[in-house]
Amino acid sequence: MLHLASQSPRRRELLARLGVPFGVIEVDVPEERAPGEPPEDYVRRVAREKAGAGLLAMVAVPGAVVLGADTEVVLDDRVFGKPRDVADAVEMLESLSGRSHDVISAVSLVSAGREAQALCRSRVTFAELDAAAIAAYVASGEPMGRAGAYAIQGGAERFVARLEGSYSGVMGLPLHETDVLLRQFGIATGFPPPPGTTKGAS
Ligand SMILES: Cc1cn([C@H]2C[C@H](O)[C@@H](COP(=O)(O)OP(=O)(O)OP(=O)(O)O)O2)c(=O)[nH]c1=O
Repeated sequence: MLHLASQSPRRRELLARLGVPFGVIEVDVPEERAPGEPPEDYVRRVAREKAGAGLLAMVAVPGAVVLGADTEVVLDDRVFGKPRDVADAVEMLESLSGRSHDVISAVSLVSAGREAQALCRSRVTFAELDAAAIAAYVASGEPMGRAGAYAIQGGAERFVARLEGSYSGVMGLPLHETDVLLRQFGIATGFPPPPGTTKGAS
């Protein structure tokens, strides 16, 4: 049985789109970048740690497979995780305004004796944002709890002038890469029926 080690409602929603049954484990892994740690190494490490913490919680469950993921926004050599407060969110959005940044997401799948990981890097270009747009967006509350202080799937979609890469990867769980990983572990994915329809209905 697959378990998602995540507190993120986005990851729950994204994984459900792969049409695979899963349980959810809430893990709390500290997200602190070590001095000089390259952004990609950091994202990979945190995803692995989340999956590992989930597997530890599932130690009594035979055959458990645990998925952990991490997403960070990288601008030059700065790594933007979730903003600490409103001022931090404003500062992140000011930095991202009118520029291109990378969004790195790592997905780790672990079971007893087996571990695999996929990495997804996307390039996002923001339009120029004026102070009023930033203030209004931050006041909406959406930036909090989100890497880089924005949600591509929410109010920030109007800020995105260009995206090269994976929309689901930017949102927090790259679905193509996750699908491939799950299949490697023998977990069959599918297509959930659209809401309001019954399975098998034409
Ligand atoms: C860039 C971006 C990030 N995000 C979110 C996805 C993640 O929830 C969050 C990045 O923080 P993460 O530390 O990757 O995840 P999390 O702490 O929310 O959840 P958990 O560790 O329990 O799995 O930012 C969006 O929702 N939309 C976006 O466009």
